[in-house]
Amino acid sequence: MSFRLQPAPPARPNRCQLFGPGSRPAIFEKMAASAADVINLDLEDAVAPDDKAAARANIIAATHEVDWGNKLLSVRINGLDTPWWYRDVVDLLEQAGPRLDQIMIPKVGCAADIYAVDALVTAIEAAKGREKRISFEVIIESAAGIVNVNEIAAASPRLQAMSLGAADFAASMGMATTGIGGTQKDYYMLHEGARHWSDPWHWAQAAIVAACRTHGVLPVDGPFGDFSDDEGFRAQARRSATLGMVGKWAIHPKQVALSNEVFTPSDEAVTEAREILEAMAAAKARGEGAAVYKGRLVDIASIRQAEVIVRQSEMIAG
Ligand SMILES: CC(C)(COP(=O)(O)OP(=O)(O)OC[C@H]1O[C@@H](n2cnc3c(N)ncnc32)[C@H](O)[C@@H]1OP(=O)(O)O)[C@@H](O)C(=O)NCCC(=O)NCCSC(=O)C[C@H](O)C(=O)O
Ligand SMILES: [Mg+2]
Repeated sequence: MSFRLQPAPPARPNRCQLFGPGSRPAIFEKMAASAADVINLDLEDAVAPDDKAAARANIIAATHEVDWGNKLLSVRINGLDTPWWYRDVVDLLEQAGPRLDQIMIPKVGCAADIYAVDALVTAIEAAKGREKRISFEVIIESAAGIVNVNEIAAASPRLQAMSLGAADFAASMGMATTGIGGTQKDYYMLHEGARHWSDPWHWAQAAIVAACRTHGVLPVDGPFGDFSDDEGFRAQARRSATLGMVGKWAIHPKQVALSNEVFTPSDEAVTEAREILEAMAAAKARGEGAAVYKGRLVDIASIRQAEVIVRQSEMIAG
């Protein structure tokens, strides 16, 4: 390890973030009753311009009236290039109940975007005597966001999570697709006449994971648009989990169970991780730094890999 230690991310489950428009209060109770770890009430792109004020009022009321249980309650504000974002922050911080946990800032392009929101939130928290410090999550969904992802991940101690927003990211990058996440039919290699599909989201996800892990932030995969395609969702989520992401958004309630399934370590994976830790403890007792487990090498790095899985499963179990 470098002399610069890697900070631990917040120790909370973040397997699924369920989204719902703030302009549709009829679904708030259903969202609260879901199995998602995080609830994202939206003021941004799922809400039409004429409905912004009503959506704000609905969300503020829901922070007082809905029983959100032990879920993390987050509200996505409008982007800093719009006329709505400051009013989102002012009204939420002045009027929302103490149940509000987090603000999601979309389309961040640089650390200064977070600095601006932090300054406003900090002033209102002090003026209003809010006891709970609001945390932030951000969406990387532009060319500037991915170029500046490292400075964004380091921008504020309030920052807890960072998501990839595949739809706006694709638009900002000029990608030739209208698909939101998942396999893109034209992104393939040709070998001896056979097509082998590749993953156009991979490099951006890897950059997000690296920035998040460097600064102790939770990396999260964003939306998968085709909610009729369960296997497509699973495949996307499994790739994200393999890369180090801790969870994924659900843009329809049926995606919650899929996301929880993928981002909860299986019993088999936890058993194997514990067995690796036992094998390494036995190797250490013999004065050795490596061992053979099921015919393959495990060493001191394997302890750290196995601990990731065990820690994740213990945190989810509570
Ligand atoms: C996608 C939806 C518009 C679908 O809604 P609906 O047509 O009502 O779906 P169903 O009829 O299949 O609903 C079945 C039951 O589930 C309830 N329901 C629907 N949606 C939700 C929800 N989000 N949470 C909880 N419950 C929900 C219905 O009321 C039905 O209940 P019942 O009648 O009792 O059986 C809708 O799901 C929706 O609005 N989803 C969220 C959309 C959203 O927030 N989008 C923003 C995030 S994605 C994004 O912004 C892109 C990103 O930024 C990027 O750039 O990549
Ligand atoms: Mg977006």
